[in-house]
Amino acid sequence: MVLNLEQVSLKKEGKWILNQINWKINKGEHWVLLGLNGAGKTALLHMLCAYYFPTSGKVNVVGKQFGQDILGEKLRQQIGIVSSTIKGKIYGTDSAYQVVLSGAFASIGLYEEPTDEMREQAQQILRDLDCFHYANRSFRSLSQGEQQRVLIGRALMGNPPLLILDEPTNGLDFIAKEKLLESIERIASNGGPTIIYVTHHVEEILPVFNKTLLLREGTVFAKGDSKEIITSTNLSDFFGMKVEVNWSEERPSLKKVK
Ligand SMILES: Nc1ncnc2c1ncn2[C@@H]1O[C@H](COP(=O)(O)OP(=O)(O)OP(=O)(O)O)[C@@H](O)[C@H]1O
Repeated sequence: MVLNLEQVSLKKEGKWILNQINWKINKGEHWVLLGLNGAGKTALLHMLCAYYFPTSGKVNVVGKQFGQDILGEKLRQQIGIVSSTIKGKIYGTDSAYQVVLSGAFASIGLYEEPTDEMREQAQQILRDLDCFHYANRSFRSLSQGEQQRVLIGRALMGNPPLLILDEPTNGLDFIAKEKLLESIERIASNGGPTIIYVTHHVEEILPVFNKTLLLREGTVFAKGDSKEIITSTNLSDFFGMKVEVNWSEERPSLKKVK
């Protein structure tokens, strides 16, 4: 099991942000975590990375039970994460190659001498993600789409069993977005890590994301097979607005109806 949350609740400043969350992720599954602004997605991710501890309930991530096994740094080395918070911390003067390499230490910047093996892996990842031709350019000189690829590369160093992509297509134009989604699909279908893909865009649910969890106001509204969850009836209830879902070529699209 990659993840197991049992009756997990989280209270912050007197307010329940997450409520009685049950969520199991098995190896080989790829999940979309879908929720509107303020649903609790970020809080949930913070918890998976052991930045937050549950007020009640049990959290087990990549075989580590919170409160029992070693936590924090050690756990985070086993989770690849791409988020705007991490992006904001990267040193803009570091090259794409250095940023990817730093993932081996789960650090921002390189403070330790990478092994030859790490260097080889970083180069291979850069090739796989079509980033090799800008490997020596500074991170800050890259386009948004290129930066996201480099961050995914960084997250893949060390072969983590779990990869969390938190709204990775933010700020990307249509083409850059679709190309990034193609790469993500490749990572997911080539026996890569289990992926949790966080978004508020239904259109980004790729065929490889066979499972979806709908999070609303800190609670699980629905979860299960994406095809069964992403329906007009379910999403109309979920959004509190009448919408129509159309599945075409294994991908859903959404529109508001009267
Ligand atoms: N440390 C905190 N203290 C108090 N309230 C918090 C804290 N962190 C989050 N919240 C509140 O919990 C709710 C969920 O926030 P969260 O950032 O997890 O939502 P989200 O689903 O990630 O939203 P978005 O899509 O806008 O990023 C919000 O109402 C937020 O204001």
